[in-house]
Amino acid sequence: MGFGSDKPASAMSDFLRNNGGYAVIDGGFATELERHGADLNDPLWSAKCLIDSPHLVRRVHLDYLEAGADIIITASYQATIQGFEAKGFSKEESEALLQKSVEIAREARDVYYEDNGNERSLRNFPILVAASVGSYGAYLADGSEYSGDYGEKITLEYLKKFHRRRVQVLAESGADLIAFETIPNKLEAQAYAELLEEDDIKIPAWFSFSSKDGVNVVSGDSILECASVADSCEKVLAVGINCTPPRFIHGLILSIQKVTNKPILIYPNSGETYDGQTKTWIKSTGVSDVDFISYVNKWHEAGASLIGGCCRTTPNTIRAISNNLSKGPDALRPSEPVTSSHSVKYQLVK
Ligand SMILES: C[S+](C)CC[C@H](N)C(=O)O
Ligand SMILES: N[C@@H](CCS)C(=O)O
Ligand SMILES: [Zn+2]
Repeated sequence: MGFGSDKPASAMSDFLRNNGGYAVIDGGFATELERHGADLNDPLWSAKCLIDSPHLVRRVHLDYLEAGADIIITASYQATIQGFEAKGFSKEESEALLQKSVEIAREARDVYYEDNGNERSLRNFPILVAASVGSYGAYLADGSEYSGDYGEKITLEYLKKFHRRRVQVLAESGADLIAFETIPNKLEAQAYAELLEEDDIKIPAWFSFSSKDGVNVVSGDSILECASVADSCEKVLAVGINCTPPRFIHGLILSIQKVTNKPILIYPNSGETYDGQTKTWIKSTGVSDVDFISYVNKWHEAGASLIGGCCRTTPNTIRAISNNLSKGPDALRPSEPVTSSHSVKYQLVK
């Protein structure tokens, strides 16, 4: 039985309870592909690797699993049927590429399970594969997901039509949930919520917004209103923030808690700034892994139960998050991330 198929509404809370009260999300995926040498200067950004370097996609998933991730996010952030068609692929080929993003993540999970004696798959806390859906702004490939300014022509219906088939294909691809990521405005959150309900999408979802001031989402829409959209949608099992500088996260967790009891997820970026024109990162404002990790237990104490990293974080960041959380007050988890060379010792860390 798949994740959420038994008791959909409480699936994430149950998963977290079985998991020691928290789960580790993976880190920056596209930027990790870049560290391995991928050239992402392309309208498809990381989705380009689904076409020309699937082995690298699999490698990065495995690196994050070995670092301690409980949830891995597919390489479909900027994979859209419209984007693939613009490259000359047919509709069928484009849909197959979306499915491939999930297949590669599932394969990496299988390899990881095998290498680790199937400990995880036999327990109540399997690793989850989250199918990424980036925003319409991501498809525009100019960094628009950091402004959320789509102009007046882009209506609710336009956004629903834009995302519909992609969401349907990903929902039928064997993923455990859909990760709507880096959502820049309320309109797009409403479009996702209506799509999930109207199309009776069979797997659950999370909604994750981005912010550049710690008060509103990047478009200027209120985080309270955006999180309320997520709260009202039964298919949404967790809500939170990603690709946002670490210094803003604590206040955003407190805001989101005012409007929802759903589990809160956070996976901040390194704090560096993205230049959408040159597709490069401006380094100076980044925080070190040490700084990032010093916040992790505070975020957990403030109420975030799903914690990972976004752009420019690495497997080292995720390993440190996993180690820090496993030392928390009530965590029934391995004190070191599982690797093929370690036997797993579950212990209550007090
Ligand atoms: C989250 S941003 C760094 C993703 C890349 C952007 N959509 C672009 O194509 O430039
Ligand atoms: N899951 C995506 C998010 C980009 S903001 C990635 O890590 O590439
Ligand atoms: Zn990001």
